[in-house]
Amino acid sequence: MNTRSPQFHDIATALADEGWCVVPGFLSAAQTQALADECLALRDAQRLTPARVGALRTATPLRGDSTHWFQADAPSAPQQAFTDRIDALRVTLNRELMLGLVECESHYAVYPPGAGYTRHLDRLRDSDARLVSAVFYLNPAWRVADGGALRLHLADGSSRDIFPHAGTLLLFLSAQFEHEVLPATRERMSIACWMRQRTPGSVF
Ligand SMILES: O=C(O)CCC(=O)C(=O)O
Ligand SMILES: [Fe+2]
Repeated sequence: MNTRSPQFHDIATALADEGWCVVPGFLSAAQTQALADECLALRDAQRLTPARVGALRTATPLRGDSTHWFQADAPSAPQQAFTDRIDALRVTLNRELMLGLVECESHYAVYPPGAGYTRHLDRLRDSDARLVSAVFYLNPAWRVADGGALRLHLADGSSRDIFPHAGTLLLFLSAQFEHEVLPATRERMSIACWMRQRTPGSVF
């Protein structure tokens, strides 16, 4: 893996300048399709769990997705391809932006039609370990009319809508951007990933 690719340099620059960026074609079409196939197979095998929010881990109307965490010690081949590339990006961000990102955690997420995720920040209440949020989209032939944008709220009060096209990666600084998932007319699949920094008391 060449971590000095110009694409990764451009991503680091955009993150430093704007705090967020969109990367089309982060993986090949075949790699993206393999992840989508695996996500659907997990859904069909009922291995997705309704997402929970907060310390009490209660089911919530705030978000309507179901998730499946990647197992770092036993990745499937499609997961390994994603993990290798996101890790290479993490190493580039550490080198170019002096970030102490020590690991990534990722889960598949499936939003049924009509489901969304209300406006939120990705920082967990009890931890500031999550520094960079990355969302990778798995939906072929997505149309704007399908809805389902991630709405990113910027500091000036404006917002940007990013549609969940297969192969697109969205990156943003976890502590700085509130965002929401708007409901879609179709099932919507993604991988949500967080690059984590070492925090006091963490095991890293
Ligand atoms: O799927 C997306 O576009 C974003 C999901 C999200 O915001 C999250 O899981 O925290
Ligand atoms: Fe989020």
